[in-house]
Amino acid sequence: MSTDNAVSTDRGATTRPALHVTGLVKRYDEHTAVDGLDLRLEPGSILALLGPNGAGKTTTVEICEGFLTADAGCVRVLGLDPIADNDALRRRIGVMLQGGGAYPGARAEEMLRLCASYSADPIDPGWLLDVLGLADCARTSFRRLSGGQQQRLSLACAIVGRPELVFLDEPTAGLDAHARILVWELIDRLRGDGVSVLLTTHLMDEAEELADDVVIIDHGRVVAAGTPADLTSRGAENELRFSAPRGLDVALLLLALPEGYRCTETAPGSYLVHGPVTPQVLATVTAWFAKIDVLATDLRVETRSLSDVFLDLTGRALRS
Ligand SMILES: Nc1ncnc2c1ncn2[C@@H]1O[C@H](COP(=O)(O)OP(=O)(O)OP(=O)(O)O)[C@@H](O)[C@H]1O
Repeated sequence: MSTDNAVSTDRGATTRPALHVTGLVKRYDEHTAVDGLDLRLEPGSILALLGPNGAGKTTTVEICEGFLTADAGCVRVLGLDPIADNDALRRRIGVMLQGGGAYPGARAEEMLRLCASYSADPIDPGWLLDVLGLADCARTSFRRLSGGQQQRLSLACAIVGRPELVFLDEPTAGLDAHARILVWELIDRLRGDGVSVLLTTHLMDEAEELADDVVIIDHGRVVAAGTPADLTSRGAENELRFSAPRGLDVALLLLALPEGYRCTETAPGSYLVHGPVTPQVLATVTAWFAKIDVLATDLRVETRSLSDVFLDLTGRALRS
C-alpha cells in the first residue's frame, strides 16, 4: 500500500517493544481485575488479547491508553508512561472511542476530517471512508449511523492520524461478515505499513486470521501466550482421518507406527488414527497405503482451533 494514502509511519528501525507491560495490577475495591499481567507487543505486529467476559481485557487496554491508573506494575507505550507522558503519546497512538467521542451530532466525514486535522500527516479521510465502505454515509451524523457504521467510523478516526500504535478493543463487534472483512483488511494493511496493533477480541477466527501473537487471559492473569500456531499445536493430540475400503487390517498399520498409537474404523470405510501426527507418522501411513495398494481418500489432519485451546484453559467458551 505504498500510495499517498499509505498508513506508513517514519520512525526507523527499533527493537524496543511498541508496548511493554510488566506485573500490571488493577483493583476495584476488593476485586482484582488485573493480577500481575505481562504483555509485550513487538513493533509492526498484531497482538491479540483474548479472554472471557470480565477477564480484564478492557481494563488493561484502558490503562495502556492512559485512561485508567494502575495499582502496581509498569506500562511503557512506545517507551513512554501512558499517564505522565500522555500529551506526547496522544499524537502517536490511535484509540477507538465508542459513542463518537464528544461529537455525536457531527457528520461522519466532518468528524473524520476533524480527527485528521490534529495530525501533521494524516491519511486522506475520503480514501479511508471509501476503504471502510462509509462513502455513502459521509454526510450522515454520527448518531444516525448504524452501529456497524459507527464502529467503522471510530476505527477510521483512530487511524487517520497515522498512529504508530493502535488500540482496538473489539473492533469488529457487531459488524456483519462483509464489514468485518473490510476491517480485517485494513488492520492487515496497518501492520504491513509498520503500525503496531493491540487487539482485544472474542472472535477466535479474528485472532487466528490477524494476530502474530496471542495472549489468553483469565481472571486478570495470563494463562497462555504464543503464536496462534504455537497455541493450537501445544500438547495437541491431533488426529489423522482417512477414508478407504472397509475392513482394512489396521493392526498391520499399527505395527509400522510408534508404540501407543491406535487406529479405529469409526464407520464403515472411515478411519481415525489417534496420537501425535508428525510428518514421519504421516509418511508412515501413506507408505502403508502404497504397500497394501490402497488409494485412501479424504486424508486429513485435524488440528485444534484456538477455541479448543481457550476452552481447555479457561473452562469457558468465548462469546462469538
Ligand atoms: N469501574 C469498575 N468498577 C468495578 N469493577 C469493574 C469496573 N470495571 C471493570 N470492573 C470489573 O473488573 C473485571 C474486569 O473487567 P473488564 O471490563 O476489564 O473485562 P473484559 O475482559 O474487558 O470483559 P468483557 O469482555 O466483558 O468486556 C470484571 O470483573 C469487571 O466487572
